[in-house]
Amino acid sequence: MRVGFVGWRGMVGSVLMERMLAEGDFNDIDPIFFTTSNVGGTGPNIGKSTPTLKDATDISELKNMDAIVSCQGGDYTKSVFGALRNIGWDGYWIDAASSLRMADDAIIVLDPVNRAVVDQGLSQGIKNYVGGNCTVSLMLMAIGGLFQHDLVEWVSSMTYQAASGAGAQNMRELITQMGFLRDSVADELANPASAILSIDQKITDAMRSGDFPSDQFGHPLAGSLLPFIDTQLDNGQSREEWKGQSETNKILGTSASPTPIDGTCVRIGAMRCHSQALTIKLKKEVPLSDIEALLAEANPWAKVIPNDREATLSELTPTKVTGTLSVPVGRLRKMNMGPEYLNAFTVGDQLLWGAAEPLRRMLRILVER
Ligand SMILES: NC(=O)C1=CN([C@@H]2O[C@H](COP(=O)(O)OP(=O)(O)OC[C@H]3O[C@@H](n4cnc5c(N)ncnc54)[C@H](OP(=O)(O)O)[C@@H]3O)[C@@H](O)[C@H]2O)C=CC1
Ligand SMILES: N[C@@H](CC(=O)OP(=O)(O)O)C(=O)O
Repeated sequence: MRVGFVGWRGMVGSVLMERMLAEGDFNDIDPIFFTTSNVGGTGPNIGKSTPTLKDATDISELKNMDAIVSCQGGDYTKSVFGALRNIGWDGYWIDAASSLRMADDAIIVLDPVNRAVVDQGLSQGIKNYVGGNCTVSLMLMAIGGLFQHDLVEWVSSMTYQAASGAGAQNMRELITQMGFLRDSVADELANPASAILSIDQKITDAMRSGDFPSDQFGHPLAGSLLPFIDTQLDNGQSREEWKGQSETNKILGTSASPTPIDGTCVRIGAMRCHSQALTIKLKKEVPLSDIEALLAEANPWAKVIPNDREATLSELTPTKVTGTLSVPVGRLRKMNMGPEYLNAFTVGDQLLWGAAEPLRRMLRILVER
């Protein structure tokens, strides 16, 4: 199988390469690497020789692929995908970008949750497979067991999203902002007798000053938070919030009678793990021990964390989860509103299950067919 990779050196693409190497995926395919900036250059080190980099905009090269995996972004997809299909290219298109997600001829892939939907798409001859929004995929990896058992009436998801979701430059800017803040009170921090309120005032002045490094986010994130992610829609939601219901139901194959999902999406100063506080209205009363069991059984990566202070603070944080495929879900308890209202909190690496891993697994599914 000739597989073309576009966007392999970006942040999502690099995580995909790491995971494919770790799983030995390159052994079973004939990989061809493309570029938008370095035609004729050398591809990534994958332990076997590959041709020099090909032009990612050259349709005559792309059309020779049996499958193309793109982590290059939505603009690239928009510029190339239609042109390729228009000349009759019939290969599989696997994409990290959101542009094709809601198209009728595209499946959103998250096989531990929707393998049946993926298999149905394959048997119907669908050729376009797109990774879901990171927040949506991570929420479904965590509480897929509740949907699987048809227990969910609605979900409200309040998110705490990492800088990585906004891109590599934003991650760098977050750290630069943190450093700027620290440097602005270095003398006071060195002096244990300095007054905390004067430190606080200096920090506030630094965040509000025109010098504060905020070209990427447009606003201070370090020491603050940003309660709007992506563009504004007419109904008052952000596009990120809109994706919660629309993508979840498409992934589950329930778009015809969708489960309501809504909440507020917030950017916080974490590096690459998204967290979510979930309020879940169950269709019926279910004992907490049963809920814990079906969440843990739903897939090998969902990990139930006991609702205990120490366990929560050591296991259910971005610091613990970052760089791993584990999707812990904890703070599980019935809420004051009634026994059908379930509280939950989950954390997941948004570059792994949130972006690269569903694509890697989709390619595997194709290879193993
Ligand atoms: N970031 C995220 O959390 C998520 C992103 N996505 C999707 O994936 C797309 C890609 O995202 P992301 O990986 O963050 O984007 P990046 O900006 O990291 O990479 C995109 C491309 O930029 C080019 N590039 C230019 N300069 C550099 C550099 N210094 N280092 C690496 N690459 C560089 C590369 O193309 P070339 O080699 O051709 O020059 C690369 O493939 C997004 O647009 C989005 O559609 C999906 C889910 C989550
Ligand atoms: N919007 C997400 C990241 C992302 O790339 O989402 P999508 O794949 O739906 O465009 C975030 O900021 O955290």
